[in-house]
Parts: sequence; structure tokens; C-alpha cells
Amino acid sequence: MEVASRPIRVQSIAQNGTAPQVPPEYIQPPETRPNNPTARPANNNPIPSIDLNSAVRDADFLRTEIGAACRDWGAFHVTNHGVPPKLLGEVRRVGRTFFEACPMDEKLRYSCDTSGAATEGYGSRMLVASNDTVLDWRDYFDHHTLPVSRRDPSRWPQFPPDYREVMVEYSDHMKALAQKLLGLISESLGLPSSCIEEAVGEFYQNISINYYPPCPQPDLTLGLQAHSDMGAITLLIQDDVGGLQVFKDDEWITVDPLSDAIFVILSDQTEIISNGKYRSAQHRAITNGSRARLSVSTFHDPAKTKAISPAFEPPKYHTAIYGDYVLSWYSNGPEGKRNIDALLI
Ligand SMILES: O=C(O)CCC(=O)C(=O)O
Ligand SMILES: [Fe+2]
Repeated sequence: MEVASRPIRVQSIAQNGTAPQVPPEYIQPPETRPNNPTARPANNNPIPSIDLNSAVRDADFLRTEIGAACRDWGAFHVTNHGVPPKLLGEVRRVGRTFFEACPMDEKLRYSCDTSGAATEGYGSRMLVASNDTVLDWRDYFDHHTLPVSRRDPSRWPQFPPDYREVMVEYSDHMKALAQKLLGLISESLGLPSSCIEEAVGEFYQNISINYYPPCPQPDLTLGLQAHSDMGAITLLIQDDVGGLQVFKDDEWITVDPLSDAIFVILSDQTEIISNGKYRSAQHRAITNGSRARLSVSTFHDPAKTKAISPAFEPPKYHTAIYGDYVLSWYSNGPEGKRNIDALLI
């Protein structure tokens, strides 16, 4: 049994087979439950999948396709992205091995510090704004990976033995892909290729491995509440369980898991820099009644001291220091897009 001072992980609750019901703090109010009528399957409205193979793609057509996906969805799959599919499989494997083959006591040695927001390590409560917040049915391991001065693999799991090496290689590949995508997104806006990357400055990259244990009441819970990501661009991979949903035209659309593709999510700072021409995507994760799900989100954010403003006149958003934006996000909670809407002029 858990003692009061020991952090409770969702995985421990899920493995307590005597509990056919989830604890009340994980029960969503009716309007945010996944079976609400606004949810429907992806096949009615497929999310764009864009082939980045520059050897065979016409550059103008690729930019047009990216522009349409950013405008209409704020999210899209990319294929032929240059990241070896084997590496994607290895990241999923080391993540799953940590969550499923490491004893809980060993995992808890990496617990993140609960006094601050988004600290590195093993945790369960990243988006909790107040005691009233409904809890997510999710555990995670968050890694600070860039700039290299923030990267300290000795704080990451040692099991499986190649965990740290795989994460470092993955971090470097994700940075290169984020740079390439921000270049294409800038060009699709008619801006010089380097424009968004220069506006963001040096990438602060975090990698979160999300682990969603099977949930006895998937209709009443969310793995991760609705939010848009705070930074510039998020690159996400998932396993074959599925559960990521994107909000479009007042409906939740399920993102098909495509094993070798990478899912690109435009985040709030890119919406600001584009002056609202592109929108950050609201998304959430639902739970699964029988299978544990794994996803890996790689966030690329500005430095906390960086001022972010629109690249077009007249500006539709106030300039904001990124660190202030993060503070308001954590104190208000994500609640859809309320935080970015507060910056609208
Ligand atoms: O698990 C997922 O698919 C979503 C993860 C996510 O949105 C996040 O980590 O910000
Ligand atoms: Fe997210």
C-alpha cells in the first residue's frame, strides 16, 4: 500500500486490480468526457500526411501543402522526414521498458520535484493548476535535452542500459527536423526560411515520454486534458494503441497511429509569430480500457527570457516574454486556448 508521503503514480492505481472504478479525482465532468458527441473517428476527416522527400517533391507544392495543413489543422503527419524508423522504434522500446520492466521503487528514485512546474524526471501531475483540477490518467518521464548545457543524462533512467544513448540520439534528430519544419513553415508564410527559428532563438528542447496505463473507465477519464502546447513546435510519436485527438471545427478527431510517421503540432509561439495566420492545435489524449499506451512528445521552446512577437503588421497579439507566458499557463491551467487568447489585441 502507498504511504502518504510517497508519490502515487497512475500505473500503481491501474495495477491495483481490486479497483474496477477510477478514484473520483480522475473523473471528468460530462462536458469534457471523451464520449461527448463532439468526438468522432478520423476516417471522416483525415488529418494531412505530408511527404518531405525533397528529391521527389516540387518545393512550391510542398510549401503549399504545409501552409494548408498549418492553416486548417495546426497539425499534420510527416513521412520521409529523415529520422531513421529504427530510432523511432528504439525510443518507444526504451520508454516502454522503463515503465513496464523497472520496479516502482526504482522508478520513484527519478521522481520529479513536485514544488516546481515541469521539472525533469518521473511524474504524474504536469498540468495541475489547482486542487480542483481533474487529474490526467497519465504518468510521464520528462527529459531536459537542449541546449546541451541543460542535458544531464545521469538524471535519466539507466535501464534499459541503452536508454540514455537512445535519448541523446533522438534529441539531436528531433532538433534537426524541427529546424527543417520551421524553415518550411516560414517559407509557406512568404517569410525568409530562417524567420521563425530566429524569432524563437536557441531551442529549449524537452522530451516527455507519456505512459497511459489501461483505464477501467475510459468513458469518464482523459489521459491528458485538452490543451495547446506552449512553445514553438512539438514532434510526437505514438505506439499502435492510439488515443491522440485534435480539435477541429468543433469536433475531436482521432489521430491514426502511423508507425514510421512523425506527428507535428504547431504550438502557441508559432501562432503568435505567424500573427494568427496559423493556429496552434488543441489536442488531448483519451484512455484505453485494455491496453497501456505510450507516446513521446518533443517540445521546442524559446528561452524563458525571449520576447516573442508577430512577424507581420499590424500585430494581432501582444509581445510576451516567454517565461511570463509559461507562468500564466501553469497558474491558470491549459483550459483549451485561454492563455493565448489573452494575448490577442
Ligand atoms: O499522448 C499524446 O498523444 C499527447 C501528448 C501531449 O499532448 C503532450 O505531451 O503535450
Ligand atoms: Fe500536447
